[in-house]
Amino acid sequence: MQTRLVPLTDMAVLMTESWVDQTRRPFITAEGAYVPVREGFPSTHMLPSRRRSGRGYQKLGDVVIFHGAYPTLDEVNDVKTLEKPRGIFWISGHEGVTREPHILRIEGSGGEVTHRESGIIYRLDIEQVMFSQGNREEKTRISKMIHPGETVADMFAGIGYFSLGMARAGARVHAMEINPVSFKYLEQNTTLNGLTGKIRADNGDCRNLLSGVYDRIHMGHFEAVTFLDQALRHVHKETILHVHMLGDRSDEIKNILHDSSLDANITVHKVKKAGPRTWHLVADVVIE
Ligand SMILES: C[S@@+](CC[C@H](N)C(=O)[O-])C[C@H]1O[C@@H](n2cnc3c(N)ncnc32)[C@H](O)[C@@H]1O
Repeated sequence: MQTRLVPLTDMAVLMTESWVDQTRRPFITAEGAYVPVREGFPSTHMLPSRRRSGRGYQKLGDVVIFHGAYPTLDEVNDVKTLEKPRGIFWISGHEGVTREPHILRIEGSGGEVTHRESGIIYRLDIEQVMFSQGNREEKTRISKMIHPGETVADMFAGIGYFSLGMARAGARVHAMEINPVSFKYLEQNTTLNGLTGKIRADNGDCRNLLSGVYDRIHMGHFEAVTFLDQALRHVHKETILHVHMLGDRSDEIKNILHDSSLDANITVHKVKKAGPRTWHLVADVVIE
């Protein structure tokens, strides 16, 4: 992989540069960050591409997490050689309204990690809150849509997965999160990324916290459709809603818009595979 070695302090600014290959992860070391370079742009260092034994895994800070089937001993040893992690875990799924991880420690230690992605710092306790590994491109897509100064409601903010990127892109974000543990990290991450003036964080049920009218409403929850009628009370003409869903529920969205006497233009985008024959999708709903 061709990279450029840059000081860690430059990361936040760099990640929007055209030469950065957003589809690959920077390799962080004490001497700096090896940032992946897109084809056709000059680089300073070549790094060996990660050898994968065919088994994917998630790296959060200095901890490795396996999803799906429990890993074999070879897969654990492979990851130990490659990543030298502080801890190795297995997540078999996420549960309930707050999507808490079903997590098992394979070896080493877990707890709080500091994870860097696209120039944003995320603090979280990997044993208590989720971190969706496949939303990276969707976060970039949404952040690139932001008009500086626009008002955004992030109804299921978590630890700031989308709120931080939207605020860094210039939005004024009202972030709502029901889980007090995720909310603690949402507040911490807002401060860590220097975004306290841009994010207002509220702990509670988003249906009770939505207030006024927003230019954009982000609904990052697989059951977002069931909250849509409440969100539609806080829109104006041209408000954009991003309604996440498992599989295409556009017909339900159209019915709810009709019941709210609203018209909208709907386009559906793929976010990531969420299982065999199941896609995590997002509907961009632009109020007309
Ligand atoms: C699946 S996570 C998604 C987080 C983030 N939007 C993303 O896409 O990565 C959903 C988050 O919504 C929170 N949540 C669930 N119901 C909620 C509600 N009624 N009001 C506010 N937050 C809620 C959960 O605690 C969890 O942190």
